[in-house]
Amino acid sequence: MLARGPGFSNGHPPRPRRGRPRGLRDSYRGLLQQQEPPSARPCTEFDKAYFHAYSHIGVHEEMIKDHVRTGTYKAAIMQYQNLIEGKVVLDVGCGTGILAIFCAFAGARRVYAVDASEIALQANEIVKDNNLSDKVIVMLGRVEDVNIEENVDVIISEWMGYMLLYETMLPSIIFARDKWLKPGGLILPSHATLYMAPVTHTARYSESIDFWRDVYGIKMSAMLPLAKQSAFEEPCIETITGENILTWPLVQVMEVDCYTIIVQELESVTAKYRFSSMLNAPLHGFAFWFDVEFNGPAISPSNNHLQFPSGSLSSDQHSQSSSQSKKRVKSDETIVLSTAPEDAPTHWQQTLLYLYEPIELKQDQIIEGSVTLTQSKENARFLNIHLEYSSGGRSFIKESVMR
Ligand SMILES: C[S@@+](CC[C@H](N)C(=O)[O-])C[C@H]1O[C@@H](n2cnc3c(N)ncnc32)[C@H](O)[C@@H]1O
Repeated sequence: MLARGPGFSNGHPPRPRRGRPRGLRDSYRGLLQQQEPPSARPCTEFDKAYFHAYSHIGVHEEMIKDHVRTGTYKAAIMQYQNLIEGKVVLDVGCGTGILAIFCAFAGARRVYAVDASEIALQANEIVKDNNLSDKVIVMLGRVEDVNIEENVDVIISEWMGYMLLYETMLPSIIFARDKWLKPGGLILPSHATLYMAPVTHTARYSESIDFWRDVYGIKMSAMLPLAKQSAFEEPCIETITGENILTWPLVQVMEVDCYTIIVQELESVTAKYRFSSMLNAPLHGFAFWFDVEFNGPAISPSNNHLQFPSGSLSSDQHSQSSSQSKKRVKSDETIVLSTAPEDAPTHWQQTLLYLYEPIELKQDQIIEGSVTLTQSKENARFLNIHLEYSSGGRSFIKESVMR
């Protein structure tokens, strides 16, 4: 079970459909024309608790020991060594400093390693112990609040939470991009996709629910409502396999282009889905997972010039960049960090939303509905999940909060 730190009720720190709604793009144009500096959300008591959770060793140990995660970042840094060597890098949320140090090893001239958690104190010691103090500058503070004296060529960050958006760290990367990234700069990772699939998982359901039907020969079905609530009210972080998936292809709930995304796009994300079951099997819930890609800034095919990240574009350039990012084709060289059930396991595992009552599906039966993810008003680090699903003429809604 993943524990990225204490301080939250489940013991973990709180870790648009394709294309951008027209209204948002228009309002962003307005922002670009005004050339206003990005504004930061105030630091709340919840944020302080969140940063405090990251001062504990356990969460960093778990992340660093996740070789899929850490090894993929290291490989991506080496792949882009030509864009890092001699350049200035900003590591947003440096933790122990591991990614900042990889960048220094790759030849960065200077790395600003920023973290609002007191883990930055250890990062500073680690930098000294590795004789990198002349290159890596550790800063204790929110990236929204620290003062970096120069613009940067590269932003690197490990910001992904469960279900991609949990923890709400991506707005801090957007802030840093708009404030400090030079035109044509590199963002690692550059793209992310959140996926969704219907799952069948009889063993898991039985373990939590059917157990109560016969306990040492005693009928305890009266416990069932409590058992369902306790087991399935909140999203579960678990590992499933490809065999649990009821249908392929998957639905892409959301695609993120870190070069162009704006904060407003993250406030509420809705995706509609329509699956056809491949099997006769009970539908127990839905699984979510993500992957991130490490792509360089897009090359414009017309003039072979680097395209600028959104924070530094004129409105025309920006719309050109957005449409091209939609046509992005994954090359064989693209490094991908995947948290999919069929890939090597990571500490993110998969996020499962179980239904209180399974639905018996026949092969080819349609399951359709929508999922909406919104930042919680109670605590911006939490994620509200509104799930609608219909099958066989019956419709349901499930509301849950990832705390
Ligand atoms: C998932 S950890 C990654 C740590 C490290 N980069 C690594 O890969 O091992 C995210 C870190 O970002 C920090 N963080 C989150 N939001 C931040 C912000 N706005 N400003 C500074 N640090 C932040 C957290 O305190 C935490 O240490």
